[in-house]
Amino acid sequence: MNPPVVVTIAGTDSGGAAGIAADLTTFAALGVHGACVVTAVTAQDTTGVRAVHPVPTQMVLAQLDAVLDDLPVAAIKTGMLASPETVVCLSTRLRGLSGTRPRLVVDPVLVATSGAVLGSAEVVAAYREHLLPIADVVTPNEDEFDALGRPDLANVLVTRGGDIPTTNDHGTGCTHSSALAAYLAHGLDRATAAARADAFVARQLHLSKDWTLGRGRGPVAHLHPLTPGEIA
Ligand SMILES: Nc1ncnc2c1ncn2[C@@H]1O[C@H](COP(=O)(O)OP(=O)(O)OP(=O)(O)O)[C@@H](O)[C@H]1O
Ligand SMILES: Cc1ncc(CO)c(N)n1
Repeated sequence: MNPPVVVTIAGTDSGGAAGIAADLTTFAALGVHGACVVTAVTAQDTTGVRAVHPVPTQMVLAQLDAVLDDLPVAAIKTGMLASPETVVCLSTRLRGLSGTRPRLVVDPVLVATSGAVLGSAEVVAAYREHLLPIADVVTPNEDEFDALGRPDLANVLVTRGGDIPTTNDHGTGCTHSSALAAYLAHGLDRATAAARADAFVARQLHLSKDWTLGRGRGPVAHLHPLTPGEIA
């Protein structure tokens, strides 16, 4: 039987903790096929973001079209979108999809765990006007919720850390929103998918809590796949 297909539209993290690396490994762990649309390349490690190189919007759309024209996409997750043009054009493309629309999880990556600002005021405005209204679930952390102007929308699920004592939490937001998209692609309803995503992130944080990788906030563990019986 085919696995569900989930696409991440996000940036790379050279340190392998957040962004595309977190998304694809989470998809693999949760039994969905992951496709990826790269929006930006970041030079980043556990201590912070050194440089961001956005991918031109036309190239972002070309990647997305290649995936959507060929694969039966069940869910899409967006992460770092890097430019207001990308947010607007992506929203227009997704709004125009015919047939059964993939479930859409929007993780509005605006502030990294290190505190680095990953989205400008123009990006924030584009999210508010174009992308938030078409999302099934939006997963800002507290800082991003503030940056977005604390929108009073039913699809907004504010994420708030948790009680596992660890400094190895770089990539938790990406892992959480990817797990949510994977569970929605498996057919779970939003509340169940959100609860399973919380449990999955907690499991991964337990696995990495004693790691000493890097000089800053270390990576949350990736992979350690769940068995089919554990997934859904
Ligand atoms: N210390 C923790 N213990 C348990 N669960 C946690 C912890 N930290 C994060 N989580 C889980 O991960 C989810 C996302 O966490 P958080 O809101 O801190 O991400 P974030 O700030 O967007 O992360 P990042 O910017 O590193 O990607 C939370 O909703 C929660 O389920
Ligand atoms: C590429 C990328 N996406 C998302 C985050 C948020 O943690 C990050 N630090 N880097």
